[in-house]
Amino acid sequence: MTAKIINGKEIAAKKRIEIGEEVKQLKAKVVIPGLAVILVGNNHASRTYVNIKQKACEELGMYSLLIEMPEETKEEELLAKIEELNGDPKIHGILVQLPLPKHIDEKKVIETIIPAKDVDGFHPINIGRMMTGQNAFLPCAPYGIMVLLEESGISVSGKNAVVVGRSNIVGKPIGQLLLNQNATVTYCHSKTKDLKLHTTQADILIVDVRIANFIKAEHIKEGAIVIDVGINRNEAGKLCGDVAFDEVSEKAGYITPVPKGVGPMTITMLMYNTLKSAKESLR
Ligand SMILES: Nc1nc2c(c(=O)[nH]1)N[C@@H](CN(C=O)c1ccc(C(=O)N[C@@H](CCC(=O)O)C(=O)O)cc1)CN2
Repeated sequence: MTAKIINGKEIAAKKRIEIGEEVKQLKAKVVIPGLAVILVGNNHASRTYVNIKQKACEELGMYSLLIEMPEETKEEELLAKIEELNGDPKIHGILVQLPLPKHIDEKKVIETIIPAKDVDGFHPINIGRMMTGQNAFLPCAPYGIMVLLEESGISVSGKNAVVVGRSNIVGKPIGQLLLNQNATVTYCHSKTKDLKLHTTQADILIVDVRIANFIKAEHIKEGAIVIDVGINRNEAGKLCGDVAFDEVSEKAGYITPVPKGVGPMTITMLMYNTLKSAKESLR
């Protein structure tokens, strides 16, 4: 079997046209969706992602504000900036790019963003609402994965979904979103005793471990749907995922590539969440 490629870039482009149309309609009501992105320090990858976010805002006609703070920024300075943005009516979404420098408490930072502007969906209030199936901002990468599955005509209900990785921003929430749609979910992580025992049972396998080529053909079931969230560089410095794409795509039913898989959908769902926040500000 050769897997169908789930093209995240194409699906993201389709979704962005829909978002762009809604932005135009909102502008007719004199509301321009506004996103503030805070970048602390000099992480090279973070700067790339922030630039992609700004470009996406521009393309969709949204207002974007980039706040750059030096590596040595004090935690209270960052919290004060967030408080200021919480009260700024031009800003509908606030995002602090992660990871943060070690001396800053990530949890405190996330909890300082008001839930109504938490377009990353990381605030405990939004996570609690997601878990209980209420209206919430959903974390962008997991939300993007759910849209990729839906747009590929894949029904989740009743399927065995295995999540490898348990980060707060991808692993834990994607398991919850799959459960919300009636999948049977198993979480695997660094202490899982026999990884292959679990992954070979997966109808849907989600991988976010940040180790290049970690999942091989022997880890998957014939025809499985494989979603690769990892972003790594291989020995040649080329961007690659956590899944050994060439061998796994010979056995899987569907697979996402890296790049052009989950990444573009992460940005698209951020735009969607910012639009949602702007719409909700009219209520
Ligand atoms: N506050 C947040 N911080 C981080 C998040 C997040 O959702 N919110 N997620 C990741 C990084 N991330 C978004 O910030 C992100 C990573 C990758 C991509 C992407 O489009 N990747 C491209 C390749 C880009 C490249 O050339 O490197 C792809 O996969 O095609 C988008 C967003 C950690 N931090």
